[in-house]
Amino acid sequence: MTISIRSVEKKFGRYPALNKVDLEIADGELLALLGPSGSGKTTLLRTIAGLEFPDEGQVLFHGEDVTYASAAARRVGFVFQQYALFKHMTVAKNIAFGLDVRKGKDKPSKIEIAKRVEDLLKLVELEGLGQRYPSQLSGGQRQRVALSRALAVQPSVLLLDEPFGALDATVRKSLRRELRRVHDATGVTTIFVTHDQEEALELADRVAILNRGSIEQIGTPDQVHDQPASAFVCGFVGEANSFAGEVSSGRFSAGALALPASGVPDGAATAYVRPHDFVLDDAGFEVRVDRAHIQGALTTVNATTLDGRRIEISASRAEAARFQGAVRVAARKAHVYAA
Ligand SMILES: Nc1ncnc2c1ncn2[C@@H]1O[C@H](COP(=O)(O)OP(=O)(O)OP(=O)(O)O)[C@@H](O)[C@H]1O
Repeated sequence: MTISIRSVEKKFGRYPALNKVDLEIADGELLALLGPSGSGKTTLLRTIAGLEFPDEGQVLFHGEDVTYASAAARRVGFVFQQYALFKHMTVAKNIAFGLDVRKGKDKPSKIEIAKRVEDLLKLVELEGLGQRYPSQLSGGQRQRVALSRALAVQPSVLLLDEPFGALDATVRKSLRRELRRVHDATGVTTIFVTHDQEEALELADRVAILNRGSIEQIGTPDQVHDQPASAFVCGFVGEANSFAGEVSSGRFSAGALALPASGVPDGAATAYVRPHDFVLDDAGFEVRVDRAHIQGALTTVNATTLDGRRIEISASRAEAARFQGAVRVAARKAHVYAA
């Protein structure tokens, strides 16, 4: 199912929650809507679902205008952060719910429903747990049931709103991979909301970054991380050291830090340097190493420039051993934006 969002605007009172949003989602794509709290992610997801209707603009499913169609007519599957399972129903009944409530010839036979439930339990690796009640499951297992229930009706599109938000970090990670696997197995167009950049970058084919009701950039995880389209995206996606300084004739400077900044107009500007883009370089500027600590395979080095700016550098363990006392570093890559 392809989805087109065209110039969608939505206000709550006078507050614009969505500002002329345009978005094309390809059939079978897994798209993340990423942004800070209040940026409009949930409103956009609910507009795609048919749970919210725009003031202006259009929503098309496979070229057909569904802007004012109900959620049921759009056949969307929805998974919320809070497990919205029916407590008094078994896992199997929960999963079967959307099929059980169908009427007449649309309703599959009991045998077909049971088969579908079994297949879905297998898909989310919960085989054998169909007769349990939600209270007898862990949080992660409940979200897998919620995912199966959303998939049971063979939705045209699967929408997830912070589906792993209430879970601890380890369970979140494993469920992320699970969602990717389930997506690849079913091929259903999937859109999920998150404010966790690591989650978006790991899981999605493309990431749309929202800020104050507008999409600042949409691209693959590599694109939004390596070629951020704005200062906001650069600061929001991935770690970055920021330096307030000046651009003059295509050169940025902030204290001892000097960088090429072609195309950036003269005047106040901000430069962003990723921690792994600072490297030891005799031609660079001097910093004093304050502290180094291990983070997995990498070491994070905290250092201070001679004019008192604190910077963070990320290096391999072997490289990090050379960060002792006073060293010279240079930025091998930077992003500079007019302030
Ligand atoms: N029903 C509503 N009535 C009034 N204002 C609303 C309503 N729903 C959302 N808003 C406002 O619209 C803006 C966008 O909200 P939205 O929930 O879409 O953001 P979000 O990016 O999903 O945030 P979060 O990550 O905190 O859930 C916010 O300022 C919010 O307060």
